[in-house]
Amino acid sequence: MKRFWVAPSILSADPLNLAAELDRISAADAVHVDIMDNHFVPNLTWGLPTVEALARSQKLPLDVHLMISDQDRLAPAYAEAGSESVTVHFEACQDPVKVAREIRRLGARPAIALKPATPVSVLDQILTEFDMVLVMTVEPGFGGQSFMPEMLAKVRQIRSRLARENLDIRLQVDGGVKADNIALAAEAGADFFVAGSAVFGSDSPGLEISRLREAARAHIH
Ligand SMILES: O=C(CO)[C@H](O)[C@H](O)COP(=O)(O)O
Repeated sequence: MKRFWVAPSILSADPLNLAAELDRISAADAVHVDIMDNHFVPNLTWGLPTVEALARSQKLPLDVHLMISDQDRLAPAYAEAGSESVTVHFEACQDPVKVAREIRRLGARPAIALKPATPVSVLDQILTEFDMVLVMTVEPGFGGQSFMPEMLAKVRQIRSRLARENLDIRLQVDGGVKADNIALAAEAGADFFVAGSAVFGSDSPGLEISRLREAARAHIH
């Protein structure tokens, strides 16, 4: 059966109780960690020491999403810190292929993210260097925004190329993902879903994770 991954974004967790918040999402497939620098996006979160501490302290794979400037220089350290995957933004890399190879050499899976205004065509020559593509379904920077349905066309476009070329690359969506729109993203071809406010805003994050997975599967008849 086709597998869907659900990764709660700890951007929506209580920052003063991160350890307890992680205990509430043990049913997840990964933990999504948004690294923001108040420069590439207008918000500030964590850095390398937090990712190292997360890698040491809990078992779920770390899906690290870099929303920082100068990613060519800064991304490799996040691979070394124990991340399972490191997602770089196309818009913040001078040489995405070089940075992907460096992330892989250091033991993590390289992934590439596209902001809403960035066309899929930027991936033409570089897609096969990555293990995952992230289609942002909100403008990066903040949790709790509304899902942009117009991004589904990008998901479809990428999924059809992956199918045509038989590429084993995950397709992630991030931003405004909820139980009532996740099936649309899955139908368009996404198989990896980041959800922040939907999971941490719930009284039962574990149940919400199952609900999201079930809703994603619902498009398969
Ligand atoms: O990358 C992000 C914002 O830039 C977050 O991961 C994302 O917004 C998740 O939060 P929510 O599910 O509440 O939209």
